[in-house]
Amino acid sequence: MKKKECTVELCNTKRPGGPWKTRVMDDCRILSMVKKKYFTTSSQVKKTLQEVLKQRRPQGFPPGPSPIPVIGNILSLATEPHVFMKKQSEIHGQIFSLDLGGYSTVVLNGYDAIKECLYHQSEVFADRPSLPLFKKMTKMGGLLNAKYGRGWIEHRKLASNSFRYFGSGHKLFELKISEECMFFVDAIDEHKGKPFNPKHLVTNAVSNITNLIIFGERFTYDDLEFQHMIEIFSENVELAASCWAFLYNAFPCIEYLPFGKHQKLFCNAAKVYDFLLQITERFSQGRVRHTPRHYIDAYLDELEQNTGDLGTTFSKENLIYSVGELIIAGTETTTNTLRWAMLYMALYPNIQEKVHKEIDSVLGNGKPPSMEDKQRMPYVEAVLHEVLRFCNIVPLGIFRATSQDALVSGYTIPKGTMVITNLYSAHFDEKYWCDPGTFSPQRFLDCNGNFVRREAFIPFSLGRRHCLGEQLARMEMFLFFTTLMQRFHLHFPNGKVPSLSPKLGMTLQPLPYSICAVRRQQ
Ligand code: HEM
Repeated sequence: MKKKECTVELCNTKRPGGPWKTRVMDDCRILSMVKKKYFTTSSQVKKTLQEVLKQRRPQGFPPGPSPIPVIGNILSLATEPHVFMKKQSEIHGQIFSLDLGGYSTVVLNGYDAIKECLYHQSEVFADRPSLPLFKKMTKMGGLLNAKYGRGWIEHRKLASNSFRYFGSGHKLFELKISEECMFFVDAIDEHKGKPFNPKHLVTNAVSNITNLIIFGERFTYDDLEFQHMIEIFSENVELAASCWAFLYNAFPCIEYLPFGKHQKLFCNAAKVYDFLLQITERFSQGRVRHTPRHYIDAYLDELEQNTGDLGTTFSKENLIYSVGELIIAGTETTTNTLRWAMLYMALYPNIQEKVHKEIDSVLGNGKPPSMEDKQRMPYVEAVLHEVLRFCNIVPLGIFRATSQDALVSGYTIPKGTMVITNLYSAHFDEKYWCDPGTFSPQRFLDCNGNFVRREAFIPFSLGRRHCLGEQLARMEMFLFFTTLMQRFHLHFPNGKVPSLSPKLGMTLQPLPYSICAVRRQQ
């Protein structure tokens, strides 16, 4: 008998006075249907039933689009998953679910739903999912991927203290960023107004700020080894959101397939790990106990102080994982924001002109910008905020999980469920933004030109696991962008506008583009 594909009938029925709920046919009916129609042997039936049952939504779970047997909704995420999810929320509601190859996943859409979960039930939504990919990459240790518990608390506290102590908590650190800004604009000047792709320069300059905190030193722009590490690490940020990554999570046995993008991901990760191990050892040389020079020293102090404590999560391995996470989280995001900002300045010369006017009026005779000037530059602030809103650097945040059973808007979400926060949907939420599809810095200004905060602006996410580097990122973006715009006029070569479509991954970055940076007369 010829086998046919087996499909599960999932019906959405509207409950009186309540939200959409999913009714799943009971197991016996599925069993007899599968048996009668498709299969002859009982082992085949059992296997299929297991797969079918794996795709069942738990009782009281939010509804969502029907999954394909076995792979669920994975294929729907192949192109612009954040846009797909926003569209699905218009059908199934702000809180809906997807089946990612057997992982029942809840997707939060719109500012209200995200705030309800991440802010009002901060602790409940503070975990990370135990996905095979994360387990393989960092064994759920480090900081960014750490499970919610002692490991996360210890690493987050140490990183926050180090950021304050070696970074944004110091006036001296601001001077170091300004110094890097000068290296950056001087390197741009070398192109003498001719077209160039700013990606590598921006990446090097931005990563150097995190490097100062982690290693106490910057790397020169011609350090090819460091550049290569960042390049393959950044490639992994892209690959981690590919269908291959989702397939690996659903079927970890594909690890043994000799092809597939997940192989590239593993290979890159191994190279990055080796490199970080090597430089971490190099930068820990000459360490004096209790006199930390940077994050690595501070970590090693903690590690030593906790020897003997069997429950401690400080370890040499977690040091490498956390160093890698801080480098990539700090580099990929701020770099992409600045690359989008440059692109939009060249795209909208009228906005660029206003930026130039404000910078000139506040900084007068070419004085380098400082954080004190920020308050007097509402237009620059509005532009950077609009870039973050419109370009959605981390469109789906970093996947969360429930740390305990949750009850939200009448739905029951069991402990350990993967949760995706569609930050893009909050930034394009019509309830909070007028004409969200238009790039308009004006929306962050009142009628007197003063900067106004917008509640639904959440590029750094919300709650307990919100971005650790927000303050540092804001400082970097302001100083790099203002220094750059103070010195240059940006335009596209021959006025040819590049594609505005993003390159997809965990972060959204512009496709490679060329730009001319012409020195301004001041
Ligand atoms: C424009 C720049 C940035 C954006 C848009 C951004 C955005 C985000 C987002 C959306 C998250 C996920 C939070 C969640 O789980 O809901 C996150 C987490 C994180 N970010 Fe950032 N980020 C930026 C810059 C930085 C910088 C400069 C650093 C540090 C050098 C950093 C370090 C981290 C870390 C360590 C986490 C994980 C926090 C945790 O799990 O407790 N980020 N960021």
